Amino acid sequence: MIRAIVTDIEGTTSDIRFVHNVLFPYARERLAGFVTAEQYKEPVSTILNNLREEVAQPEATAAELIEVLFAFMDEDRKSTALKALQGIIWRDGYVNGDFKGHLYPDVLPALEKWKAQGIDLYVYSSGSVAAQKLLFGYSDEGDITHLFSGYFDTLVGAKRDVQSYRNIATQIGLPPASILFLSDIYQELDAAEAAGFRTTQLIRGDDDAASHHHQVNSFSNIKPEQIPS
Ligand SMILES: CSCCC(=O)C(=O)COP(=O)(O)O
Ligand SMILES: [Mg+2]
Repeated sequence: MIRAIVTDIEGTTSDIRFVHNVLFPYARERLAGFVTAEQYKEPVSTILNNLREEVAQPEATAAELIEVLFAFMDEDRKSTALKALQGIIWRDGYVNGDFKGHLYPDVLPALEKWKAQGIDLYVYSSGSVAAQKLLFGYSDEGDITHLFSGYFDTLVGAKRDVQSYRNIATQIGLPPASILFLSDIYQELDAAEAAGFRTTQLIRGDDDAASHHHQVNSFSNIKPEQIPS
């Protein structure tokens, strides 16, 4: 029996184009100015020290780190430091009403239904937990954060790493076989499956022929009560 559902965001609950065409450019335009102005203040000072550690450049200046961050953005590197900075910058965009967190229309009804069935809902994204709460707190459908029992980001590990899912199961406190992971990326689903999770792949565009996971094109086609554990 499925007792918890963990969902990815980009390409799963939300359009990849919202992340890549709205969120990422918003942070990119502001990142250099923000880091320069905030480099000696918390939390940016600690984030920059974490980044120095991540790139093994303990003496790197803020200007050098900004170059690193631009390279990371170019390659969509899921760096914890970059994700933390993006999350802080996005707050202004949400609060000022520059954009709302995109949700596919099938997402909220399904989340509400599953919650009413007694299934606990969680989020796992490379975006920081703060960024996840913003997206769901300022979503197209209003603040839906009350539906979620917890959030996971790269602090539990990378999304293609099996150990990340073991960590999530431990933190949720349920056997992996009772947890369903939803994602659009089959490599993430492979890792979750290797940890013992049940998996379903969201196909919001073209089919994914390389995947062996159960595929659906809408949250309305996911029936957790029909998944045997
Ligand atoms: C919290 S929304 C922004 C998501 C993000 O920054 C990102 O890199 C998407 O990563 P995901 O693991 O959700 O594919
Ligand atoms: Mg995704």
